[in-house]
Amino acid sequence: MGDQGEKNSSVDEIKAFLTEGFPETDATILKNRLDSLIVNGVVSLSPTSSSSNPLERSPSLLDDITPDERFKIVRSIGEECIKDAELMRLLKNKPEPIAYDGFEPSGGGCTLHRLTDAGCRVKILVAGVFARLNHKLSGDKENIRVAGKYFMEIWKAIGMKNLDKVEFVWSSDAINSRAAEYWDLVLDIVGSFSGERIKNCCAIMGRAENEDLNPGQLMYPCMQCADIFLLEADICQLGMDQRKVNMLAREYWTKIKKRKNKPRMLSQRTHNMLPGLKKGQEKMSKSDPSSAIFMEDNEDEVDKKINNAHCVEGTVEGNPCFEYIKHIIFPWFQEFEVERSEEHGGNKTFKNLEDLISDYQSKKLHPVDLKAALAKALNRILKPVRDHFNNDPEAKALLDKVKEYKVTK
Ligand SMILES: N[C@@H](Cc1ccc(O)cc1)C(=O)O
Repeated sequence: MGDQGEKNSSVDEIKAFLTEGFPETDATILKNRLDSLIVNGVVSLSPTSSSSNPLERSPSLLDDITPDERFKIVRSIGEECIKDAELMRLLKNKPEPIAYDGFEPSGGGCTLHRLTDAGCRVKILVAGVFARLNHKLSGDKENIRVAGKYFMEIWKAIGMKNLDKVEFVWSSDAINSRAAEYWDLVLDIVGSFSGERIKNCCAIMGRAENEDLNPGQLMYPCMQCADIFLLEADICQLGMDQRKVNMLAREYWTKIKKRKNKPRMLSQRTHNMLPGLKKGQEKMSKSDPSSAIFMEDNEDEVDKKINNAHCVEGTVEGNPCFEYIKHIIFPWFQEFEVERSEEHGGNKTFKNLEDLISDYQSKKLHPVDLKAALAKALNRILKPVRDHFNNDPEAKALLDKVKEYKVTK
C-alpha cells in the first residue's frame, strides 16, 4: 500500500520535526508527552456519537438540569476539586461559567463535552508563548505556530460536541488584546511571591525542582497565573500536573482582596502512560511503532497491532488490551461491544469493566473476540481524524507544510 507508506512517513516526519533541535533530555520529555497525547488524546476528547448517558445531555436540556445535576456532571471530570462547595455555588449562581484549559503546542487534552453539557463555556489556550518560554521546538515561533495548528486540527477532527461553546485562544492574541492589563497583572504577581514559591511550580512546565531554571522559566508560572484572570476563568480545568499554579492563583486572588474572578480548580487525572502492546512493555516505545496505536494509524494497522498484542486467555493482569479498554473505550463509549458467533457465546454488550473482566477471567470471553472488539472500537474513534486529514484540503495543507519545513531545514 503505497499510500499508507507515505502517510506513515509523514507522521514520523512530524514527530521528528516537533522534537528536533532539543537537548537530549528535553527531546525525551517532549517525545513522551507527544506520544501520550497521541494515544491519550483519544481517551479524553468527546465522542461524536449520541448516547443515552446522562452525562451527555444536549445543552437545550440545560433548563431542566438542576444545580445538583450540573455539579455532578462537571465534578465527574476532576480527580480533585478545590473546592466542591465553591464549585457548587458557582454552578448555582452563574448560568454560563467559563472553564479554561491550556496546552503548549506539543501536548494537551481535555474532557470538554461534560463542561459544555453542564452549561459552561470553555476556553482552550493554545499556549505558544509558553512553549517559547519553555524552549520547546527550539523556541522557534513559526514552528510552534504550525505545531499548534496541527494539534488544533486533531482536536477538532476527533469530534467535539457543542463547538459553539468552545473557543480556541492563542495566548499571544489573548495577551496582545489586553496587553496593558496583562503585564500589570504579571508584574503584580511577580512581586507577590518568593522565588522559591515560583520555582516550586516548575512541574507545570514539565521540569524537575532541581533543574536550573532560566528567567523565562521563572516568568512562566507568573504568566500562567495571570492567564487565569485575563481569561476570566471560573474553573481551571487542567491536568493534575498544573495544580500548583492554580493554587498560586487562588492565593493571589485572596491577596488582591478578591477583586477578580475566583478560580476554582478542577484537576484531571494526569493521563498515565498506557503500556506497550507487546508482552512486558511497561510503556509504549518510540523505536517500536507496533507497541502503540497512533492517531494517524489506518484501519489495517490498528487491526494488525491489536491482533498482535499480548493477551493471555483468562488473564487480565499485565494485559495491555484491558488498559486500552479501561482508559479509552469505556470513557468514550460507556460500553464495550463484543460481536461473535453463536457458538462462541453470541453478541454481548458490556456496560462496565467489572462484567467484562469477570467473563474474561472465567474464559467465557476468548482473546480473539476481545481483540476484534477492541480494534473495532478504536477504529470507530479514529475514523473522523483519518477522514479529516484525508478530505479537508486545509488540514492536508498543514500536514504538507509541516513536512516541507522538515525538508528545507
Ligand atoms: N503549562 C501548561 C500549558 C499552559 C500554559 C499557560 C496556561 O495559561 C495554561 C496552560 C502545559 O505544560 O501544558
